[in-house]
Amino acid sequence: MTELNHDLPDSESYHPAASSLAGHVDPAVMAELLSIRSSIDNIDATLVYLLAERFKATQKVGFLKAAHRLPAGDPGRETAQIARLRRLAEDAQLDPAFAEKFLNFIIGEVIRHHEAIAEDHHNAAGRGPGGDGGGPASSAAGPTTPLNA
Ligand SMILES: C=C(O[C@@H]1C=C(C(=O)O)C=C[C@H]1O)C(=O)O
Repeated sequence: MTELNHDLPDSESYHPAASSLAGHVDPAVMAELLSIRSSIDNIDATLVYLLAERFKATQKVGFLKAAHRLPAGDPGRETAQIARLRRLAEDAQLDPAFAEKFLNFIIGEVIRHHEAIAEDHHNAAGRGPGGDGGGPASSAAGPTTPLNA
């Protein structure tokens, strides 16, 4: 039998009207605030799903890179992405410096994931039957990466 922890908040115990302002603000102002916050809640939920999809895609890239011993980061790609996002941000009246910081934050996390995937992959390859042992035989097919890291 699984015990539920009723102390932890989850999506079912979310209170959209939770606020430190409750009781301190004119009810009409509070109603308007809550109405705008319901849009913010929808946007935040969308961001979570979008980020989850992005990390699913970058995880696939991580497996591909690990399998072919490619480096985790790709600075050339990142430079192009940042320039593009800065332009998009300007068009959307979003601060381009914020867009760049946000993308760099996400990419930093992705690179950490890729390094962890590569480490797992290479450790697994060095163990058991079929593992390449990481030795010279593994490069018999020739270099597959600029770094062969
Ligand atoms: C996802 C990749 O790996 C890294 C992460 C990137 C990203 O999160 O967009 C972009 C380039 C790489 O530094 C990739 O190479 O495409």
